Amino acid sequence: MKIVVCGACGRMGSLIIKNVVKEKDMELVGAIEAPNTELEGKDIGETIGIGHVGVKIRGANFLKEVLKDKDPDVLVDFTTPNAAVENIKTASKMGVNLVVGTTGFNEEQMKIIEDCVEKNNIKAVISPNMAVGVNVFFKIIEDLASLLEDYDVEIIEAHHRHKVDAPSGTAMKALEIICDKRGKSKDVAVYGRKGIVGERSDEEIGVHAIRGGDVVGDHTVMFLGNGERLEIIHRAHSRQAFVNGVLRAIRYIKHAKPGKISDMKDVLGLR
Ligand SMILES: NC(=O)C1=CN([C@@H]2O[C@H](COP(=O)(O)OP(=O)(O)OC[C@H]3O[C@@H](n4cnc5c(N)ncnc54)[C@H](O)[C@@H]3O)[C@@H](O)[C@H]2O)C=CC1
Ligand SMILES: O=C(O)C1=N[C@H](C(=O)O)C[C@H](O)C1
Repeated sequence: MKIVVCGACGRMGSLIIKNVVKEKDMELVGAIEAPNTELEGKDIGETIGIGHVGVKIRGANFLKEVLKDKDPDVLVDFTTPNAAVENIKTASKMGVNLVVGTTGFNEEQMKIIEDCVEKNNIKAVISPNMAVGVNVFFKIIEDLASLLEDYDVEIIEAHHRHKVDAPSGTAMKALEIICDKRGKSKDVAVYGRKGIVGERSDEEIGVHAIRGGDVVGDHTVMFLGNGERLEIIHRAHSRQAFVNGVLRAIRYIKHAKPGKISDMKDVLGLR
């Protein structure tokens, strides 16, 4: 499978590339960075410390040319919401399938992405967290949301000091899963608390973001009742947990339904 990686020099993109070049059934054919990058034309392998791989870094301003020239099977995007939307528009128009892990999309951006996938009838796996454990965690909290239906829910996430979006895409997905299961709108979320906020309502779900150091990614969902609480915690020790999921998503793409966004539940057979 021929793969183009967007966000090639980032924390995730560079680790994905280090893995892809070792996989026998995968070939790295493109390494895309920010438009007009100073790294234009440099070998991606030399830049990320794995030696020459024969693929030049290109700015996203050349994405169309790279896709035309290399005709990849999948474009993998781990960038920023604005960058990802532009990369997705370009790739989908050219019929290139997608694996997207970028987080922080607003509703309008998600709608644009859904339209791109549908109108161009491409295959896409999009998930805020590719780790297998997190996707099992999603299944468990969905069950607990109804098993402990009258328990208060609070969501806490912790990430490294460089993360730019908050709360994490995973925390927002956890909120969505619990609200859907309980038949509530996501507007019940309370993002942090400060001042005389009054007693907690039954409805609200607190969502809290911690940032610091090199935390790879921790997520906790608490179900709090009278006299007890149940906490479900996932801790990523290494970004390799996410990359293992990315490799599975790339291999799943040929089985994905065209014109519709698939997620890691589909990839992992958790539906
Ligand atoms: N779904 C998942 O499992 C995971 C998702 N993420 C998400 O992935 C995204 C990236 O995270 P990191 O790698 O930590 O960030 P990062 O900041 O280390 O990497 C992003 C890279 O994208 C590049 N970039 C910017 N504009 C671009 C463009 N138009 N085209 C191509 N490249 C461009 C930047 O120069 C940078 O190298 C974030 O949204 C993060 O939340 C992170 C880890 C796991
Ligand atoms: O930015 C990160 O690092 C991560 N982002 C994802 C998110 O926002 O949920 C997934 C993971 O927790 C790491």
